[in-house]
Amino acid sequence: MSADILIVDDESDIRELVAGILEDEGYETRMAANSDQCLAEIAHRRPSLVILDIWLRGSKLDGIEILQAVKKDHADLPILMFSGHGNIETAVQTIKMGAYDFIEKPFKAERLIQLVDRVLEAVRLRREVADLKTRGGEVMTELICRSNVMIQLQQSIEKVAPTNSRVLITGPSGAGKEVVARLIHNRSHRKEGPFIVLNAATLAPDRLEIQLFGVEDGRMSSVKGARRGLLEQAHGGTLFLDEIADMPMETQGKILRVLVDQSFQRVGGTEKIKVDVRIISSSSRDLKEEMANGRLREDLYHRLGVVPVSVPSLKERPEDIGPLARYFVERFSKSAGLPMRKIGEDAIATLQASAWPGNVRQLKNVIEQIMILATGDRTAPITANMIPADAGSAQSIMVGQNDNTEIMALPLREARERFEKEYLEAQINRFGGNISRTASFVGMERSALHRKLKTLGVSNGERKRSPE
Ligand SMILES: Nc1ncnc2c1ncn2[C@@H]1O[C@H](COP(=O)(O)OP(=O)(O)OP(=O)(O)O)[C@@H](O)[C@H]1O
Repeated sequence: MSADILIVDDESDIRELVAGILEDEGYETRMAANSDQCLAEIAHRRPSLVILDIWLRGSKLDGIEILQAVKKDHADLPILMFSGHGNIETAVQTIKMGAYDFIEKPFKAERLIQLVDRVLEAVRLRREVADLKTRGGEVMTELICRSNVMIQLQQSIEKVAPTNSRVLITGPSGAGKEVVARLIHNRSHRKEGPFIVLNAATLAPDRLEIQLFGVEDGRMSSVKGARRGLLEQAHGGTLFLDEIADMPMETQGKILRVLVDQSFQRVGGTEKIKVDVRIISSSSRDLKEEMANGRLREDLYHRLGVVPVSVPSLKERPEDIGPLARYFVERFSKSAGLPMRKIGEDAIATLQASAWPGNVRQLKNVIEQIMILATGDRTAPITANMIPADAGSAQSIMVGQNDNTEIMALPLREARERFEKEYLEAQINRFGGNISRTASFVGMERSALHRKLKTLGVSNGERKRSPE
């Protein structure tokens, strides 16, 4: 998907000329002759870049005022200013006000192209850095794996990535569904565009719709100004809908409408906004069961799951534990500035003997703990005796053993909830009520663990708390 550039100039010749040059370079363009048209175009759909003339005859706002207005709502939207001979100083001022750069009229086509390429490259790099920061410096270019099932999955990713088809990824929590979604995006034609994640399980229904569709100015007392939703932010890229079965039915219906005609309305809005977004979704639930119980719309399931992909639990692919453990040791050493160390075969055999209910995420956390807690020679290989006896085990399975028959009598959803409750209570007790340490061990974000405990009805009062 090519970048979408909004050209704002009162002279139609200039608008046409700039659009022609940029379209020849493969960019998409839109045009506006004055401030009203410019702001309406941006509100309709945020462009990748705005090229804005300083002087605009017959316009309510001039270029500088438009720059100020746009920067208020879209601080990171790149803007290139056009300036005439007489107003270079003003153009320089606009950079201080947030414009990326300016180009003087008359301009050469090469200079325009060079500048536009440079701005868009800078935006892409900025996005990559932000992405890296949120992902702790991790860039996935391929799946770390050795098992046949994952090698086949990797091959499916290669095939499906360039097709633009929707993909529905299922598999247990922590198995790598988001990693698969990112890989599909990174190997698609949209890789220069954004990869945006929405986790339905973590948001209240009303927040979810505002997050997804955005909100019109003044329509919600708690939200000031119009806000772009994630669908708009993902324009030209991929939107990853995590835990789709956890979305309210009403939101599911709205998403279905977006899938049918790729357009939607902001919360409180009437205008139809069109976007070009690839949707990849995921769930760790049994979706057939969710549909049977009326918690997932069947029509949505079929629309989202054009290509179904399943990521198996780590227990089903113990061959991957070795390469994954080596990868995490290496990555942790690098990010912590520690000397590179190896992990012995005996240690890997020990790790392979565990059940890993938290899957790859849990393995990653255990490796980090081993690396942090390791004493003695920090360059020596990690050996089996350095691995905590309960690493990767399903503690709660033991805790719940006495109730096994009772659990077996429950439907899957309740059994899972019961299991999760006992598992988390046991882990919290084990870490003396320390939520941060529990979260780190079980492989969840601290805030997500809090929410989970609330959902499961494990109140703060029930837990013995210790300072975190
Ligand atoms: N094949 C892999 N190679 C390297 N890292 C992996 C792999 N699979 C998973 N991970 C790592 O494990 C962690 C969990 O993966 P991810 O978030 O993709 O799981 P998930 O299935 O989406 O989990 P959830 O359902 O809880 O959201 C991440 O830190 C991810 O980077």
